[in-house]
Amino acid sequence: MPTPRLLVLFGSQTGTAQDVSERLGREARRRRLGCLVQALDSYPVVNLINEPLVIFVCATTGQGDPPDNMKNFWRFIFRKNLPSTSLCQMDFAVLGLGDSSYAKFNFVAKKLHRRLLQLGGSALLPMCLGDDQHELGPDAAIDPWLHDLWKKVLDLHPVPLDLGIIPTGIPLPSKFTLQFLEEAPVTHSEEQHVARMDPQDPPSELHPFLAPMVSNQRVTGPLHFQDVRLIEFDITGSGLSFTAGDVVLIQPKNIAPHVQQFCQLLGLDPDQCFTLQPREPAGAREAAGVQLCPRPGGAVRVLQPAPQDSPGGFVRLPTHGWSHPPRLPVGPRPPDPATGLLHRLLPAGSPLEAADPRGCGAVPDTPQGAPPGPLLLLAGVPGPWTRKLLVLRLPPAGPGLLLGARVEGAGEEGLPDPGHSLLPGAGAEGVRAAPAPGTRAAGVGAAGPPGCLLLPRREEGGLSSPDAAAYLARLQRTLRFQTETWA
Ligand SMILES: Cc1cc2nc3c(=O)[nH]c(=O)nc-3n(C[C@H](O)[C@H](O)[C@H](O)COP(=O)(O)O)c2cc1C
Repeated sequence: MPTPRLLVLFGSQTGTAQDVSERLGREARRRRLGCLVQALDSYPVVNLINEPLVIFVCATTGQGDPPDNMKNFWRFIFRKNLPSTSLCQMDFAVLGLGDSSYAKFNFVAKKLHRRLLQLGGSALLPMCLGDDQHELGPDAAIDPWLHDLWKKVLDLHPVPLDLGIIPTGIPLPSKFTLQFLEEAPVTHSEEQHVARMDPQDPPSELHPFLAPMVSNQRVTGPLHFQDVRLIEFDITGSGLSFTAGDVVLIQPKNIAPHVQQFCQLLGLDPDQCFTLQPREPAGAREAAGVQLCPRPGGAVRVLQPAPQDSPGGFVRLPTHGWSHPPRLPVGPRPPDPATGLLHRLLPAGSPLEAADPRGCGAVPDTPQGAPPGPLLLLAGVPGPWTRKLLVLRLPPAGPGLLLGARVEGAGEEGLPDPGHSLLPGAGAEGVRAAPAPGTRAAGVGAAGPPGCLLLPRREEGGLSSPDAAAYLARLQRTLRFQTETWA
């Protein structure tokens, strides 16, 4: 067993930090270092005090927020009562992933680096700040940093001379052991398995609900390059319920012709059973659910809709079509009928999405947690749903402000006026509505990532830059400014 153990802990919202961490794991194995790669919240944080060598790979999400899979760790590590010597045995390095067009560039990595130093950890090298904005992407910073990192690590923990580094091009030892079984183990078919379920049990990963597909419809225009689909499943009798913002986990399965082709290519017998065991505990997640043979039937396995998005596996529920509760619609927001394009800035399930006039027609009172009152809307491409929200949500005389990257024509279709102002973001030529007199407009920023979308500007609000930044921070603190965006 190689020594010492290098621990790579990641916080990742959309998978990039996880990919980088897995790359670190592979590179460590080439250097004969034992390595464990884990999400920060899956690691028992109290054990950190015994770790000699830890690389933290952390993305920043939201407006300078930690990704969901490191939120518990984040709360723990910033506890005030942690002694300043807690991590004095630890050598560490922090690799951040971020985007310099956001106001809080790589905020999580920077804050974590400072905190680890406060707790007595020794930094092996300055932190790495990966930047999406670099023309070569985050790798421009990561590649040279990794080069320095391995040098430092190997100076501290040299590879035994007789072993040497495994050169690139030579495959690494497999992470799994594969064993063919003489006889097929006794298992229940999927249908029998589901039939044995207590009908009171909510669907789960072990007891999924088999939902027949009732429609599969292309929602992008016929000439559009993306084939985006709205798929409906019949969930009658499942006991499932869902609401705006929920996501659903669907277990897809291989289709028979693909399985046959795969078996032919690899010379496998599709009826032969085998076990696949991870060699190291970290591989356990990847081993789960390996299954070669297709199963009969046209149903998908639908699990309980989950309240949180998580990398991989989950699909957001669109909000349109909710007038038919036993049907579970899975897909994107409806595309703009004129262009066939999907609106990308605001995700399905956002409060604005619920305002889709073709949907159930109900509009949430306010964005999540916000007190009632004036509302500021940001929309990359305002569409009918945004307009509907404006019409239904805004008080007749209250100030409201819609900012968008492209808002030409957004003043049409009966927006309540006066008192509701439409202001352009960058690229919004030809905007028709001007701010109504007396509207307290925060100002307009450049269109782009949400952080820079709404930095109140001197030109619009008469504020100095620090005052404008403080104004925005105050809006966020009091939940008066919330964003839900897709990159
Ligand atoms: C919704 C959203 C919010 C983001 N917020 C920030 C931010 O505040 N600061 C920053 O430096 N990068 C921000 N980013 C950029 C991400 O940190 C960057 O794309 C990173 O590579 C994502 O890593 P992940 O896939 O592991 O989550 C944001 C990205 C998205 C999609």
